[in-house]
Amino acid sequence: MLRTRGVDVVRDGRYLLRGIDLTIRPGEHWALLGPNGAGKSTLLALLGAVSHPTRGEVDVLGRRLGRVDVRELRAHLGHVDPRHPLRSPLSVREVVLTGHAGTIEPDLYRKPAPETVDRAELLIATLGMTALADAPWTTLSQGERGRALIARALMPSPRLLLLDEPATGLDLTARELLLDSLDLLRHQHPELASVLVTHHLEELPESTTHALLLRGGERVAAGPVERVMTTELISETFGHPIRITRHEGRWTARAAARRAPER
Ligand SMILES: Nc1ncnc2c1ncn2[C@@H]1O[C@H](COP(=O)(O)OP(=O)(O)OP(=O)(O)O)[C@@H](O)[C@H]1O
Repeated sequence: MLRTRGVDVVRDGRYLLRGIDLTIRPGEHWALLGPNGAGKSTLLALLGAVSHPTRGEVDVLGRRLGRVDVRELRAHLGHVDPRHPLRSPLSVREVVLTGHAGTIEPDLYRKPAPETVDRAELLIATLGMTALADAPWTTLSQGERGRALIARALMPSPRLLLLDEPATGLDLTARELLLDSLDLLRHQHPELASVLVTHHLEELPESTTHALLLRGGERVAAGPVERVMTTELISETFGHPIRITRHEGRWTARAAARRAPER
């Protein structure tokens, strides 16, 4: 699905990413973790064919960036950006339908085909949004928008779903609904691969299979969660002693207890 080899991104003489090697296969669900400024969004922009590396190779769905029409490639990717720049008062259904052509605004001159509308309804239901299908976007809560944007990103049946901090700003219930929807989606589409960026381990769905830890633009570790989501590696990534626990498939992170001062 995705392969990067020796990827550097340099802007204004500064390395934002350095020597990144990563391979993502169908059915894998990656967490991209790291502190502020680690390079997570920079890497996600490469994986989503939104920008190019300064050096190294990026293959997205088997196509080498720099040699393909990125607009054509993007049509096969589902990209969920919580800063979706919608300005007009569309309904949830209309927003989800714009995912078919990957535009922000609907095509006023072309009515969507009945099967496209059916698919939108199905995805709206999968994300638990049927009761709000006619609600105007402007009145939705952030959590409802998040779920609608995932439905939108799934319209073109992407093989790869990229999620940039989808749970940021959500209250507890909204976050749990979102994570449940992601678990369900991954269960229903076993070939789908995904990459989810977050700072918070509590925001990782149970179905997460792999993690890439980034610090200062460099890879601290990458691989299956059992090997990578450890107290030691997460502490190294965030530059602070953090204790990781996993309970019923979900993770929590706490600063390691300070030692009582010796008397
Ligand atoms: N176009 C650019 N030119 C120069 N520096 C940039 C550019 N874009 C991002 N940066 C810098 O690159 C670093 C990595 O940014 P990036 O947004 O990828 O980090 P991040 O891990 O997503 O951070 P956050 O968790 O804060 O969202 C930051 O220090 C940022 O200021």
